[in-house]
Amino acid sequence: MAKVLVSDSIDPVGVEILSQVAQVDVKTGLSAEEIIQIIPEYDALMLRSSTRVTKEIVEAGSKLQIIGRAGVGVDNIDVPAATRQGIIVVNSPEGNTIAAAEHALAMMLSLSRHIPDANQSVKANKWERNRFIGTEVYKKNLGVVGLGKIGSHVATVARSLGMKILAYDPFISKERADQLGCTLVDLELLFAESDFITLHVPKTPETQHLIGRETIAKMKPTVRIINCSRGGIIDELALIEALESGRIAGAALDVFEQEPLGESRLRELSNVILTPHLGASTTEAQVGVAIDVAEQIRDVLLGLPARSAVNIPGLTPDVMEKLRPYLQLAETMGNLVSQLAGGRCDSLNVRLQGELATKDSQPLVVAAIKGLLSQALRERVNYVNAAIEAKERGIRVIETRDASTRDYSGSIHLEANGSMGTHSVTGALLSNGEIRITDLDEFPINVPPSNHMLFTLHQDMPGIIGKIGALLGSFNVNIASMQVGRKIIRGDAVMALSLDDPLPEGLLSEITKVPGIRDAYTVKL
Ligand SMILES: NC(=O)C1=CN([C@@H]2O[C@H](COP(=O)(O)OP(=O)(O)OC[C@H]3O[C@@H](n4cnc5c(N)ncnc54)[C@H](O)[C@@H]3O)[C@@H](O)[C@H]2O)C=CC1
Ligand SMILES: O=C(O)C(=O)COP(=O)(O)O
Repeated sequence: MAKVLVSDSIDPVGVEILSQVAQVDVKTGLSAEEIIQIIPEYDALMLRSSTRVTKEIVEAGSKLQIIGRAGVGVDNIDVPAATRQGIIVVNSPEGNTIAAAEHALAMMLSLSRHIPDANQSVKANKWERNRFIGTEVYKKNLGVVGLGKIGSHVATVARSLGMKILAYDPFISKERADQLGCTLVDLELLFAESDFITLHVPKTPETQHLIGRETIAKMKPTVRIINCSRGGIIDELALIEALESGRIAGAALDVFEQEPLGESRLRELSNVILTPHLGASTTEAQVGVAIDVAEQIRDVLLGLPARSAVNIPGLTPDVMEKLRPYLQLAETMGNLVSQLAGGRCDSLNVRLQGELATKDSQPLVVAAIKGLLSQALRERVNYVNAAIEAKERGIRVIETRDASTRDYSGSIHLEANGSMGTHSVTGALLSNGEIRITDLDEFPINVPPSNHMLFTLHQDMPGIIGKIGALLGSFNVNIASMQVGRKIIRGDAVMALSLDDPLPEGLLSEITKVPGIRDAYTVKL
């Protein structure tokens, strides 16, 4: 039975789902060293933001198939390391959107009305009505940095509070912003005009210290900044200085450069509200993300695709349904052409034809690469790491798409260049889903791939097929099917044989000695 390690606290419904297919161990609060010690026995790892999945953990996870992040941000996971290891990383892109957006809005209103301090004051038996004069948000400018899922919901609710929304997101269209009732602006304007600024971007090299000394200098002195996205997007030291000097009016932070927050002057500031990374901490969100991610882990352990993988292309179920039979075809052909070309290839041309000539069919290219590398890497290559492995091995992959068709509604053409020259194959599916190789080195054939195959390039002349048949027979090799393809009578021809048995040692060189045989190749699929 598969084993899943759950290293952060998740809703029990997640454990229930995982238990359908695996032994589930919930062990929270482990150190990196402790995880490295136990991870080799696990097939899957499920976590939230407290566990840091380092390169060392990924590399120690020799059995890991999938890492599931019960939330949005995967910045605590070394995704490139996981990709290289062929480990799928999944998250729950929408499970906690509302929770995080509502937390940001709660922070904004708490800041503007001093709710936390006022609450403490009353609990301390005081009645300080003059100390807590607030500001209204009505008719104020809210700068939303990152108009994705959370930023959009914040903007929508804030508009209903009567706020004007200035949004900055270089990847969002004006139409989308208009739809949300937001004005798309550049960062300069957002900083200069906003009364409140709320951050909803992922942590990337571009967003690191997006708010720092220089940018704070451009803001109004009355501005209040809310960060419920990621620590590090604000330069904490610069923020502390601005708050201490009164350069800005206030800040509300849910996320920090170091979590848990250690020694920090932030704790001493009266114009700051701090929460311990609570954005996703609602009952609803925790049930949502636990179900979303546990189901994906369960599916992957059952050999099914994941719906929200961050390191392999996401496919809608109907596209997947259409591509599924072709994935096997592309992979088999990649394996075949790599053996014909001599294993070590330096380029692979993939031409997707007919109904496959769409951008949705990108996974077929990955499948062809996977097949191409399978001789060298065996089970170490998969859909996650195939493209990266090819790049690292210096294999140039060229994709083309050609919507025209001849005999089949969709077909795949691969051409590989390796130590044995350039070879090509074309393949298609019959209406019953069976795979056919329809073309070899531009010679028309029609053979189903089989475990053991023999291909020859020979002169089209009487008797040659009989000689090969007799030779195979004398070595007790049974022929399952045989096809000859030629372009002109008595010119060059190819022979493709599916064999029931592997070719015994020495037989290939005997075959190449038959008069008229120019070349012969064996292939094991
Ligand atoms: N505090 C908490 O507990 C939670 C925090 N989060 C964090 O909130 C953030 C936003 O999450 P979602 O809205 O779900 O993500 P999303 O992917 O839907 O939205 C992010 C938006 O940021 C934009 N963006 C990317 N780079 C940018 C840049 N350099 N400048 C401006 N915009 C940029 C993208 O175009 C996208 O529209 C993430 O960092 C996530 O990790 C999410 C859930 C809970
Ligand atoms: O989903 C996210 O990105 C979050 O930051 C939520 O973090 P958490 O799962 O509450 O540790």
